[in-house]
Amino acid sequence: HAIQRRRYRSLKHIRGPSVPSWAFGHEFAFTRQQETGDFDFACLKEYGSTWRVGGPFGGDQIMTADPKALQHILHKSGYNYPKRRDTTKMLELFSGGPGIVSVVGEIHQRQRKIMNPAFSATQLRTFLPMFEEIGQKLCEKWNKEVIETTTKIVHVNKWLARTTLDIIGQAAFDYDYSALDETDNALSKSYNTLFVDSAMYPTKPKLFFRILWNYLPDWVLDILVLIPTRELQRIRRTSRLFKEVSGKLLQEKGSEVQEKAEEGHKDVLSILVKANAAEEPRGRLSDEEMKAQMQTLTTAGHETTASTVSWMLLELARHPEYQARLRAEVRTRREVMRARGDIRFNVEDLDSLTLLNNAIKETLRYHPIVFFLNRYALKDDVIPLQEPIVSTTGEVIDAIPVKAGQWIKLSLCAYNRLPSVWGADPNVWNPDRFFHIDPIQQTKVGVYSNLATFSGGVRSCIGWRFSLIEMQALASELLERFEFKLPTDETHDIQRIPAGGLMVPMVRGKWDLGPVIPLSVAAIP
Ligand code: HEM
Repeated sequence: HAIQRRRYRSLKHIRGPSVPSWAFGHEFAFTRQQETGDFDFACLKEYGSTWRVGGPFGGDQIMTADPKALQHILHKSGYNYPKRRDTTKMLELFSGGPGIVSVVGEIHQRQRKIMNPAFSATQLRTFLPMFEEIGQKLCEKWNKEVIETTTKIVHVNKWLARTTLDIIGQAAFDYDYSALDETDNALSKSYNTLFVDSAMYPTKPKLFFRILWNYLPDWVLDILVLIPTRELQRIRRTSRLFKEVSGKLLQEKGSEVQEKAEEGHKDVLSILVKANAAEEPRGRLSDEEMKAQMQTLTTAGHETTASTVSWMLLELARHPEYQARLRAEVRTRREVMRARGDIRFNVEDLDSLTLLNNAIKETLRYHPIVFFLNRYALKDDVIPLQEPIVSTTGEVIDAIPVKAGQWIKLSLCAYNRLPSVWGADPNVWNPDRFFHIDPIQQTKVGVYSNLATFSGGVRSCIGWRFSLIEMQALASELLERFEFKLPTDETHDIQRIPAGGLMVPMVRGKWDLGPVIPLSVAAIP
């Protein structure tokens, strides 16, 4: 490796698509993908699982989907491959302050340590009855308000986002956002179009403004983000709305939460409030940090899950035979549960639903909501490759030396389509593949079923287990009570639109509808 490091000062020997612009490199082209992953999948096919793309101002970036490279960057290197500066700043704006998703290094380590207990398997178990209850409420709403009165076409993602907003409110703060009860819920509506309004297909000047953030000192950046561009104002509006709601919440819950915190409750709000009052600096959260965590969890923790369940319902509408098998599986288990004398599924019941869990895994694999991550190397390093690539001069490369500051794009969506990991048909949605895959045999990349979807390592999704139980509870409930079909008109054609780092569903040619997945929904008698 030492020899290679000396030999390869630049990355020019790594193959990749020709660079369209000196100023932008591939940054602009990347945001312009018709569908998320188009860019990545084409490169994967052409160059193998690691390739070179252009960075701003004539720089080079590495883009990789290689299992060993991802493992090295996400797991083995700790904090040595941080998020890019424009990413952390943007995340800070979305969190309304220094929340866990945006802070770096030791501050992150402290915040994560404080919040971890709220996401333990034991703690999450206690939420299941509430997940099921809110899921049932959604079913009642569909039965009454949608199915009986209007057309049978339901924008499932919007309903699910209101459901998951109520769930995160209850689970994290014991608070009712009332999103399911109010069709017009302001917070839910604001979140629904937030990413599209602020990040979808940016113009060149807007993207340039964002890229500049990486090169400016902190104090300049802090002033720059006060410029009232339409995007930044849009983000601030949601932030303000959230602060109104959370202010009300803290006021209403005040003394009750203090008591629960002192009694050692492990729900998120008790944990946050307790840390806020802590004497010891290593276990303390400032007021600003505490509020930012509330907004972070609400932002990171509802639309992601709602979207994933919606994509799954879409795939099940595309695959009616699988939907029928899955429904039968849930019903059989329901009988076992009733025979036991229970009225609700427990965590073991949900884990035993193999077809359902395979469908969830396959949807996470095929439609990762966070489809890539922008990182950079903090130090000189050598990134190992599991799948060697061939250089421009025909040499086989199995490690890439990088210098401090090197930009790297981690293609989560391309990793999720590697034939070497997922089998010969990675571009097909086929949950049955999980009958043949053994994650134990693979290079460890992701926290769940070795998928890259929740990322991995110190910055992996803190809410993955929460999300999984929530998806299991909601999907089992919905599939037992409703049948999902594709709409017969053109609204069945869903485009996977990139909006910043997130994938958003839109009907092709009907973007005015906003982010939607319309499905024909029929109640099963
Ligand atoms: C299907 C649903 C979800 C997906 C696909 C998802 C995906 C991700 C990914 C890829 C990251 C890493 C982001 C980065 O490196 O910039 C992340 C981080 C995070 N997620 Fe999730 N997430 C989901 C659900 C949730 C839920 C339900 C919660 C909360 C209850 C949550 C809370 C967080 C937080 C707080 C972080 C930041 C963690 C840290 O930096 O330490 N997520 N998520």
